[in-house]
Amino acid sequence: MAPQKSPDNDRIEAAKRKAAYRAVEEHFDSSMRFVGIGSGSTIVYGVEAIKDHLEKNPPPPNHMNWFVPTGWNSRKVIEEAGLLPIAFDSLPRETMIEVCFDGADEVDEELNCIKGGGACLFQEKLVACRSKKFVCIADYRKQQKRLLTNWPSIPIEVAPIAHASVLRELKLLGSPDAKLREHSVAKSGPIQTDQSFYIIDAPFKTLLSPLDVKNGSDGSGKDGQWDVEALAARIKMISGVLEVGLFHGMNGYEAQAAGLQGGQKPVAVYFGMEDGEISVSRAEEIKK
Ligand SMILES: O=C[C@H](O)[C@H](O)[C@H](O)COP(=O)(O)O
Repeated sequence: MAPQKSPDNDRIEAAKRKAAYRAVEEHFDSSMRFVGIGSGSTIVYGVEAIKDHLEKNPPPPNHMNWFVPTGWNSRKVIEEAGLLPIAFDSLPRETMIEVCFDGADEVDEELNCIKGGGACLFQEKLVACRSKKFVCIADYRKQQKRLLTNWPSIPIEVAPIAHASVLRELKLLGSPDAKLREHSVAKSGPIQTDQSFYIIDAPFKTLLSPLDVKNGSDGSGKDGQWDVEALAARIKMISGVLEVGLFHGMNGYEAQAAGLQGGQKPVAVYFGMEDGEISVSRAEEIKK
């Protein structure tokens, strides 16, 4: 018997697709040269929407649109859509990516994100930080007031040799149940990232936001209560950690206003909602 589709699943996929088309309509145009493409199931609709846009609005003569992948999976999606990939390390040195589109596992009210549920986070952060703006596409399950509300843990990319010591340090930071992510078939061992690193999933108490801290809450990790920024910085300090799946700090607008390049946080998140509507959370644009 053919596999049955659940109505819930259909609703989620429809929500992702609708959000992707709106995000692309508002942030992509055919004259762009370099566009970043994230990883996961949602970005597939982003690439579909870009392709559709390019078919309806062809680029100027002799103009090439290049798409920067964030890993093997993302490159495959770009190629299968007939778009042109360019490796991150082949970008001209002074060039910024005009926009990057990517998904997220959870997004809080201040647009901090958890990413890495699909084992991609390092290259996604590289691309986000080289982009003038990161535009996030998600469905209603990802929209939460605080991180670690619905999504259970923070993905952390680690050097294989260091995984046991990272697990020990995470325990000291308040995550006794952090686990190395393994394939569902146990004999296949740990999942490896595009960098041939491992992923640790570390559960913590629901995180405080930077605004909570500004308003006086203590997110320093005492009693295991962390805020996004303090925890991300602390985990990044552990030897053997390549990157943390917390996207926080500045967004592209803020980074450029400060004379820097891109930022980790999205400038806008497009959530496809259960009722078919789209909810958009936007960061304030900073006028020069
Ligand atoms: O590791 C994967 C990436 O960070 C994805 O962007 C994230 O997990 C969201 O994936 P999906 O669109 O499949 O929910």
